Amino acid sequence: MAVYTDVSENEVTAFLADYGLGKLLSYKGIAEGVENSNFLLRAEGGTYILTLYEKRVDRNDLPFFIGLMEHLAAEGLSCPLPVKNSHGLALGELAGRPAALFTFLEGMWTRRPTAGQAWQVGEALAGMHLKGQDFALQRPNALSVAAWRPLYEGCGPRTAEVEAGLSAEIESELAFLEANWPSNLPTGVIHADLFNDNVFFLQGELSGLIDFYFACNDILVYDLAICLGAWCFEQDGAFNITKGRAMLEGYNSVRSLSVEELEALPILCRGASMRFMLTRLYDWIHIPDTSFVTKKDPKEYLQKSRFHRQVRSVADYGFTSQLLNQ
Ligand SMILES: Nc1ncnc2c1ncn2[C@@H]1O[C@H](COP(=O)(O)OP(=O)(O)O)[C@@H](O)[C@H]1O
Ligand SMILES: N[C@@H](CCOP(=O)(O)O)C(=O)O
Repeated sequence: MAVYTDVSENEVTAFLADYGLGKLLSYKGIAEGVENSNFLLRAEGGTYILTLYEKRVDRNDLPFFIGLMEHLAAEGLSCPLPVKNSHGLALGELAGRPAALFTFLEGMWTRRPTAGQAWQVGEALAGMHLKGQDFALQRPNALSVAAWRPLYEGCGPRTAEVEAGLSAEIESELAFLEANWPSNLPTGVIHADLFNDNVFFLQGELSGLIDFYFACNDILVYDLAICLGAWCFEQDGAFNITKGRAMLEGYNSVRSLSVEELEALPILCRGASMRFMLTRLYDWIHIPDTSFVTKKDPKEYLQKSRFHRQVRSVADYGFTSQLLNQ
């Protein structure tokens, strides 16, 4: 669950007084999410999400995240809009934490997406990339290739507890990724964590994107690689080529993929697998079992990494050459 900080009714009432949204009617902790404390807040003026930023989010990054959501919403992307208080500020303080109020997004996330939903995710991701083009602030990706080795070293000898031989496998893959990571592909603002729990659907139609707290500037198709990993594998670990094709087509329908971007997809997918395997491995080792945070399985991304390592071309992701002629 993700309510790390308890807040009292008095504290929330005092915070809300600055917003001109009338009286507080109710507030309730939201169990989902892992990074921050989130509350569903009802006031006379409407229903909102109250977020308290916890220690894993760097305060210096908050203007980027909040500014990005304001920018994307103004460009027409369906995402939470930060609400400004009577001083014109979206960021305040509550219970000693930076805190902000966001518009409530209708919809639900799906555990078992269809190919049609994978298409919509590709389409929405490309839309976000185009809408992010004019965003003025910059935030380098703190979890890109240069960060992986230190993260791995921080896991230490307990890595072997996850699987025998895992350290050698990671070291060999890291060496490959560090030596071959592309440096000439188009960059821009990426979401960097567009997993199933961060995309809402209403009656099968994508209704919005949430959780921009890993957003940063990086290779645009790296974001697509993250989504192929998060959306196109089945529960048994098999890659679903129909969903892969749908996602690539959905993306390409909004932002045309170049030959260079398509050719780079296999290594970008390997990199995305390494990134999520390592952050999960780090948490697996460092977060105590007694903690109420649900730890995610690093092995899921080890299996995905192994799949991507035997991919020979983008055809294995469902790519067809017609994509280039659209
Ligand atoms: N604007 C929003 N509208 C509706 N629900 C939201 C909104 N923002 C967050 N939530 C709910 O809160 C949960 C956790 O939010 P998320 O941003 O993913 O947290 P974290 O950053 O801690 O992972 C989401 O799964 C969703 O249920
Ligand atoms: N998507 C990451 C973990 C981050 O979780 P979120 O709740 O902030 O989306 C993973 O699956 O490892």
